Amino acid sequence: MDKQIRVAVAGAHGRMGQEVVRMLGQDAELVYTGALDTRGDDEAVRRQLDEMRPDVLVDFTTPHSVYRHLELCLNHGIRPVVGTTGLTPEQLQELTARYREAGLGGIIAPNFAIGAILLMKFAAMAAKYMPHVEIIELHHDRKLDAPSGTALKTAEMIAAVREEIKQGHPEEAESIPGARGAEYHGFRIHSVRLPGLVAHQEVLFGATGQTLSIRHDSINRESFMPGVNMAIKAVMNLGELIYGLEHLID
Ligand SMILES: NC(=O)C1=CN([C@@H]2O[C@H](COP(=O)(O)OP(=O)(O)OC[C@H]3O[C@@H](n4cnc5c(N)ncnc54)[C@H](OP(=O)(O)O)[C@@H]3O)[C@@H](O)[C@H]2O)C=CC1
Ligand SMILES: O=C(O)C1=N[C@H](C(=O)O)C[C@H](O)C1
Repeated sequence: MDKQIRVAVAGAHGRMGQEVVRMLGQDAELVYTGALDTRGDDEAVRRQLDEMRPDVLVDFTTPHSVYRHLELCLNHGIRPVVGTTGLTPEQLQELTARYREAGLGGIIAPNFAIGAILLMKFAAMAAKYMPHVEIIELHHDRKLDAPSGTALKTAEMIAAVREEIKQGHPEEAESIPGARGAEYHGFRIHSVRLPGLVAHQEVLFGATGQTLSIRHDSINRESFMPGVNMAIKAVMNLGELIYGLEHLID
């Protein structure tokens, strides 16, 4: 076997982190070096990294800590595999430039489930022909960010190919603010939060006399693990930071 890949996990005790640690234990090519917690001072963080010497940091934490973790990776030459959502487009752009300059590989993917990647691609295909579209994303009620990272990425991919029109009646009015959801480049994104849900998304298209619905459901968090595993191995051979698992699949 080639050299094993040493992997630290930030957020190792969270819902996703626990699943990642389990997955690492099942792959002989990967070594779990331990949990990284950056809530201490800089010296405590440096000590953890010195002990673990990770090649890769998998991050499933919070929108508040992920930017710092990506800077930490850059400063220590560690390749990030980030699932945490909530980075702004400006942060993504800035980090991408800095990683490119450093020649360091990494991936930020708002969704690691292959079915969700396919949903995004199918939605972008359909939006070219059916520009009237709404996105409904549905998640568990412990989720911090809205809309979901997946919905935002889907919206970006749709907006890149869709004729920019403002949907709905030109005189429509909300009697309760927010009733029509969030507006993104003329179309709407709706976020549902309920206990019992995991991660789900439906993209609805409408045209004269017809509708098209494309839906993906993650019914458990194991659904994300083949994508995380693939990303850990792929970043070892990348020289830049990429945004979206689709770039590894094509
Ligand atoms: N890309 C993808 O495919 C997926 C992405 N996600 C995203 O992943 C993120 C995590 O989701 P989920 O696992 O459900 O969330 P959880 O709240 O279950 O887990 C987050 C974990 O991060 C820990 N944490 C917070 N701050 C730090 C820090 N500075 N250093 C180390 N650990 C920290 C928390 O610790 P404590 O509990 O002690 O506060 C917690 O254990 C979210 O942004 C979510 O949107 C989720 C699923 C799939
Ligand atoms: O918080 C979650 O659970 C999820 N977050 C990601 C997102 O914001 O899109 C991915 C998946 O939907 C689960």
